[in-house]
Amino acid sequence: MTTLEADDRPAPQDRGEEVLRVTGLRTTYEFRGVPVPAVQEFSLTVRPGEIVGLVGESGSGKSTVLKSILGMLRPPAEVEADEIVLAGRDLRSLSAEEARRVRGGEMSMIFQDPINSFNPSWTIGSQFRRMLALHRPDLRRSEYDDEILRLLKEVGIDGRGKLGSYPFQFSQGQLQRIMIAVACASRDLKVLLADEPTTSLDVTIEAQVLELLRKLRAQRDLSMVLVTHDLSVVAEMCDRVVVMYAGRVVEVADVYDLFERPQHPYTQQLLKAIPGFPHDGERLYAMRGAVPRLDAEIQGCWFADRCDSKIGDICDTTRPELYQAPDLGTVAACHRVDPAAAAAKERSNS
Ligand SMILES: Nc1ncnc2c1ncn2[C@@H]1O[C@H](COP(=O)(O)OP(=O)(O)OP(=O)(O)O)[C@@H](O)[C@H]1O
Repeated sequence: MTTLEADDRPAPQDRGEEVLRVTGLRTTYEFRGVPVPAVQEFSLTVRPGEIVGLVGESGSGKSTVLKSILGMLRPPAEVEADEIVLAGRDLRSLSAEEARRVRGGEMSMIFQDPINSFNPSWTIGSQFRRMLALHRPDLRRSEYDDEILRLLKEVGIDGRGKLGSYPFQFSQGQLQRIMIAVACASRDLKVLLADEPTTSLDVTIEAQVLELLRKLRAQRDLSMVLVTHDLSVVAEMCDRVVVMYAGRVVEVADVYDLFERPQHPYTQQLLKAIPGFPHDGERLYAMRGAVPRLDAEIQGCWFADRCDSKIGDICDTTRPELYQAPDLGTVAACHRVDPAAAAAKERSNS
C-alpha cells in the first residue's frame, strides 16, 4: 500500500513565491521530416523548497519538458514558450554564454543512467574540476580537490584516493551519488531537475538516493522537478504533482489530493494500476487502449478513447481546459470537472 508521510517543514505552498515558472511550453521534434508535437500548452510553477512530481506513461513528454526548460534541445527540435522564468529572469532572453552559466549553476539536471552522464575516458576528479571551473568562481584551483571531497562527503562518499578513478570503477549507486554531487556543486543552485533518478537502482540503493535528495532539499532549500513513473516515489517525495498525457498537462494537484481525490479519469486509472492501491487483493488494473499519436488531429479530449467516465459528445468534440475542481486546489483537464459542462449534462438528463 502506498503511504503518505507528513513532512515537518513548512508547506512550500504556504511560502508564496515561485522560483521557477514555465508557461505555454511547446516542444516539437522532427521525425522523418515530419514535425511531432511532443509537448503542448505545458505550464508549471515551482516554489522554493518544493518538490513537484511529473508523472505519466512512457512517451507522455516528461523528459522533453525537463530538457526544454534547461535549454538542452537543439534543432531540428524546436522549443517555444510564453515564459521560462527562473528566480525572476526569463531564460529565453539570455545570451548563449549566460544560458550556459545557468545550466549547472542555478539549475542542474540528473539522469536515470549515471554512467552515460560521465565521460568514460575522464577521471571523476577531472570531470568535477571542470564543473568547479565553470560554476565556482569563489574557489582557487588549489582548493578544488578539497571542495570535491567535501561535496562527495555530503552525498555519503569518501572520495579520498578516488579522484583519479574512472566512472566504470564505481558502482551504479555510487555514480548516482557522484552525479548528484556534481549537479549540486554550484552554490547558486536553486532548482534540480531529476529525470527518473532512481529507476536504474535496486530498492535499497533507491531508498538511500531518495533520502539523499530529501536531505539536500532540506539543507539547501532546493526545489526539484522529479520525473518518475513510480507513484510510490511520488507519494514519498513530492509536494505537488503534474500528471501528463500525450504531451499535455491533465491534472495538477497537491500530492495528498492526488491520491485521495484524483479528478482526471486518466489519473484515476493510473492509481488503479498501482499494485495494492487502493484495495489489496484485487487483480491489477490494466488501462485499455493506447496513447494517441502525437501528430493526430483530435478535436475533443485526448483521453476520450480510453476514458471510462465520458459525459457525452462534448468529450469527443471540445478540448477541455484545465478547470478548477470544487473545494480543492486541483486543476484538471476534464469536462466532468467543468461546472458549466456538468450542469448542461444534468439539464439534458432531466
Ligand atoms: N530526439 C527525439 N526525436 C524525435 N522524437 C523524440 C525525441 N525524443 C523524444 N521523442 C518523442 O517525444 C515523445 C515524448 O518523449 P519523452 O522522452 O519526453 O517522454 P517521457 O514521458 O519522458 O517517456 P519515458 O518515460 O519513456 O522516458 C515520445 O513520443 C518520443 O518518442
